[in-house]
This record gives sequence, C-alpha cells and structure tokens, in this order.
Amino acid sequence: MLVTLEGLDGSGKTTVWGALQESYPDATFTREPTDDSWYGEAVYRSIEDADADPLAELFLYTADHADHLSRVIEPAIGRGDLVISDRYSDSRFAYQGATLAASDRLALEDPLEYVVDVHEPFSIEPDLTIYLDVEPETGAERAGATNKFEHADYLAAVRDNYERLLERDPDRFARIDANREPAAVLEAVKDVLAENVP
Ligand SMILES: Nc1ncnc2c1ncn2[C@@H]1O[C@H](COP(=O)(O)OP(=O)(O)OP(=O)(O)O)[C@@H](O)[C@H]1O
Ligand SMILES: Cc1cn([C@H]2C[C@H](O)[C@@H](COP(=O)(O)O)O2)c(=O)[nH]c1=O
Repeated sequence: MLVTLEGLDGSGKTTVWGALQESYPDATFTREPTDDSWYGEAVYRSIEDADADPLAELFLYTADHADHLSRVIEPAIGRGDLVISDRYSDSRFAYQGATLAASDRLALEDPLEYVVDVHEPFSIEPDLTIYLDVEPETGAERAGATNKFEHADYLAAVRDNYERLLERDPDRFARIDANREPAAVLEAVKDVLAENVP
C-alpha cells in the first residue's frame, strides 16, 4: 500500500513522517525529492537557483520521481510493504503547476493538468494521501522562507492547486488541519492510518 504525505512547506510533513517511523517500524519510509541519488541532488541544485527554467525544473523533479519509482517504490510494493512517502507526485502537480502558471515559458491552458498528463503513462497513484492543510503564511513562517518556494504568495497558489486535487479525487485524500500543535496533528494522522491501513 502506498501512502503519501502532502502539504505546503512548513505544514509539518517531515515531522509527522519522522514520528510515524516508531509506529510502523516495518514500513518503507521514503521521500521526494530523494536524498540518496544524483537525480535528487540535481533537484536540490535547482531549488537553490532562483532563475531555474520552470520547464527544466519540472522535468528534473519528474526524472527524480521516475528513478524513485523504479528503485524504491515499486520494489517495496512488490515485497508487500507499506510505503510512506514524504511528498510524491501531488507535490509536482501543485508546485510545478503553480510555477508554470506564473511563467510565460509555455502558453498552457491548464498547467496543473499538463503536469498530471506528464505523469500519467508511468507513475503509480497513491492509495491514500494525507494532506496537511496549513495557512500559507503559517507554512512560510515555519519553513523560514529559506528557498524560492517558501513565500506566502507562492504557497497560496500551491494551496489552490492542492484544493483542486482534493476536489478531483476526494476518496484518495484525507485532509488534516495542520494549523494545530504538532501532537494534535500527529494524533489525527495516526487515526487516519489506523482506519485505512490493513
Ligand atoms: N504543527 C506544528 N506546529 C508548529 N510548528 C510545527 C508543526 N509541525 C512542524 N513544525 C515545525 O515547523 C518546521 C517545519 O516542519 P517540517 O519540516 O516538518 O515541515 P514540512 O512540511 O516537512 O516542510 P518542508 O516541506 O519545507 O520540508 C519545523 O521547525 C517543525 O519543528
Ligand atoms: C517533491 C517536490 C517538491 N517541491 C518543492 C517543495 C519544497 O519547497 C522543496 C523541497 O521539498 P522539501 O519537502 O522541503 O524537502 O521542493 C516541488 O516544487 N515539487 C515537487 O515535486
């Protein structure tokens, strides 16, 4: 079973993901961007480059995802593992959807749908996506505004895209109010997992 954690920068995904490792010691815990491949390294270089080409950046993230799928996710699912990923394809749909919408790089009618279509032929849809919903200002403040994505205006556009994704796929997503204190957020996530993980 593939479970993904999604949300804005500073929503608390990594905090929750770390805490869940105690509750699910046999699960495969993984993340995007990956932190153990040269594809992931290339993505982190792009994140640090304020002038990165938005289309090139989309395909760097997507290359990292393709490698992540074949190297980590598919083998783990093949073994029957529970897989819990800190960010996955919805991050691309929401973030690169917003970046492409703000750029004149491509005249796309619907950038989010374009990014979804790029993934369609090869990616695997999660069974469950836990969306940590936080106000963009709170997310930016918690994240420390250290990179080009961690700004409230941009995160507001990303949040609008997440809302679209929840609307088009309500059965896959569980929304958690992540404006609350960490213990309350973790408790709510554990409840969702207890209801959904066999
Ligand atoms: N519910 C919470 N309330 C207040 N602070 C929180 C909460 N959850 C996490 N934090 C703090 O906010 C900061 C960002 O948390 P975390 O790295 O877990 O977020 P994230 O969603 O993984 O962010 P990013 O996507 O930028 O990596 C950390 O300092 C963390 O301790
Ligand atoms: C997977 C993915 C991530 N991003 C953005 C979101 C963050 O600002 C950075 C790094 O992620 P982290 O969780 O803070 O380590 O990258 C993105 O724009 N698109 C993606 O697909």
